[in-house]
Amino acid sequence: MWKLARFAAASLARSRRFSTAIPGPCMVHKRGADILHDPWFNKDTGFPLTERDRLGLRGLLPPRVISFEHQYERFMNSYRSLEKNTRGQSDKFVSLAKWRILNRLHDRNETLYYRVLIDNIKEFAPIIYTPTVGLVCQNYSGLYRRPRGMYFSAKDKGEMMSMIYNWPANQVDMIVLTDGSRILGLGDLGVQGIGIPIGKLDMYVAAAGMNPQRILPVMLDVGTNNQKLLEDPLYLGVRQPRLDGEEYLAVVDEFMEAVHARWPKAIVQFEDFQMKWAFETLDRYRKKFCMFNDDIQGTAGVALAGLLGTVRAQGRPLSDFVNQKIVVVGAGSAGLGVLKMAVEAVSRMTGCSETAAKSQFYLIDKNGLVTTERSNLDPAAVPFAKHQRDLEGLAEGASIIEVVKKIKPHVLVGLSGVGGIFNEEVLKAMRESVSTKPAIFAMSNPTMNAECTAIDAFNHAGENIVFASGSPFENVNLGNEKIGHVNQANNMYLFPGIGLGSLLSGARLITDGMLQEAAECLASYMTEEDIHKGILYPSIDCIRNVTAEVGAAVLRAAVAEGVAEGHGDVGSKELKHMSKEDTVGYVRENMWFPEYSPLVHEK
Ligand SMILES: NC(=O)C1=CN([C@@H]2O[C@H](COP(=O)(O)OP(=O)(O)OC[C@H]3O[C@@H](n4cnc5c(N)ncnc54)[C@H](O)[C@@H]3O)[C@@H](O)[C@H]2O)C=CC1
Ligand SMILES: CC(=O)C(=O)O
Ligand SMILES: [Mg+2]
Repeated sequence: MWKLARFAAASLARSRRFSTAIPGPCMVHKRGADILHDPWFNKDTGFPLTERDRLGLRGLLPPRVISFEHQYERFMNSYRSLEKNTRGQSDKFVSLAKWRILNRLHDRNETLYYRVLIDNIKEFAPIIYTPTVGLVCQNYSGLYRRPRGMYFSAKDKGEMMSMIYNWPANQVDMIVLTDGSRILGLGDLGVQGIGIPIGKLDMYVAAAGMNPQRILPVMLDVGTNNQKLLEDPLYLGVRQPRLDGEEYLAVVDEFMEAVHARWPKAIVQFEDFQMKWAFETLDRYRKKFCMFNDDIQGTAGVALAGLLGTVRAQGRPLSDFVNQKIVVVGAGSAGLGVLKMAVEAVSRMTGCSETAAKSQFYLIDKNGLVTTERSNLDPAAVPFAKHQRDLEGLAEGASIIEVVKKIKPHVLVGLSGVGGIFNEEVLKAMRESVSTKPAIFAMSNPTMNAECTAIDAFNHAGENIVFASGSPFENVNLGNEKIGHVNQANNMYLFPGIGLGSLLSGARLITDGMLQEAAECLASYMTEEDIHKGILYPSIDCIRNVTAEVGAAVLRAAVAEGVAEGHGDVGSKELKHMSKEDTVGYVRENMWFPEYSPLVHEK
């Protein structure tokens, strides 16, 4: 039975940076040097002498025992020295050097790695996640030293059911899966895309307290259409063009069946699949497995929370969302996911049909404004194509600048993957917006693919805008002690809570209702005071709190929708009887926190 008192005590201990409470023991099936080479159990010089005796480590380490606090300090000192020593070098060089030092710690001592990550999440997220993770993926074959996660390739057809048992952990809760076909805005990076599931799962541990022993990054290597990679002698993936059609689906089907056979309750997050497979696989598996597509569904929730925030920032009631004119640039998995969720929200608010709710939205892709005149339109974009009668004089294929000048939108959202397309002319045109506080969301990643920079947005579109980007930018100094706030509109605010809430509810499936509750929870997180300053999302420093709230909202929605089957000792009936506060407490209590546990050897 879940106990509030236990949670309160645990959270109090955690609020102190280094708790004195002794964590429960951890069973280990290894001895001696094998433990030192296993980053999960390794404590480096931190093994107490009694443990060194018990585990056959005596003599394998320098004699002095160093405390966790000192190990932590030592790492941070090395990190600060690296910062000092690389001053003046190119951004790329510095970012990769920082990633390397963190990655080496990750490979050596996971407890210390996750502790420094959690404590310094604002500083380290841009290294283990966007933007540096993009650079890492681009250079992955050269950077590769040790394997992490699992690789299933086109050549493993028929073998996956047995391969899945090669993974050493008995239990897996969370899998992030990619086929490397659309890595951030960087295109097809083949097997090198594995950096994304690794980075996303690091965020799961840091933000959601997922147990790192129970996570699994997976690469489905079905080939690549990136000619440069195919010709690169260092390239580590299968050197063949991507599988397509039924052949492709057969590989994904086999993988999903294998996962389900070994870990029936594992949640699978699909990440950075090219659009056609993103939609197809979501449709194919969402009624059968506990899975979601982060780029379609996670992004949509974060964007919707931001869009609702911009209504509040204008000093208008939320119900005014139904009158906001919104232009979305990018008709891919992310842009269409955002439109779908936003249209559903308008339809819910007004009680009108989704067809009527679409009138305020405009969709632009690489061929310009998307209208019903377009031939060969992707089926997923068809519902958002503008009818002739609603075009207000705009033509099929109208450019971004033509649309912005004509529509004068409240919000301009970029999910195109094209750096700089919100150019000076487009940003200046946003000054004519019908909104008192126009919003510009340059959501594409990594930084060089953002539709505009924060500085350009404030310089050209005016100081009263609300600005958000997918990768972090510094706040902008507007002079006269005024600050242009930069928000990070990134699905990292939701996917950890979606995963954790689904896990702790024991959800069979991830429903639209669960995703909607996640978005609404994030939308209501900010105070009016912050929102009026243009701050739409919480600081990443409090990401664990955000995730606890979002996770609880997802859990409660899973219960309400009848898909919660319970988790561990907590059955669905107990979940049902938890109050809102109890649910948040239950979620918090189940967040893993890195500290050294006494190791007990078991044969
Ligand atoms: N901030 C966040 O949380 C997230 C950001 N993204 C970013 O969104 C971007 C797009 O992702 P997906 O939709 O999955 O990609 P996608 O490849 O499925 O779609 C890209 C879309 O942009 C359009 N496009 C390309 N060039 C254009 C141009 N010059 N003008 C207008 N439209 C153009 C394409 O026609 C296509 O519709 C990526 O950079 C990705 O990193 C994706 C998910 C989450
Ligand atoms: C953030 C993310 O999921 C993307 O850029 O694809
Ligand atoms: Mg993604």
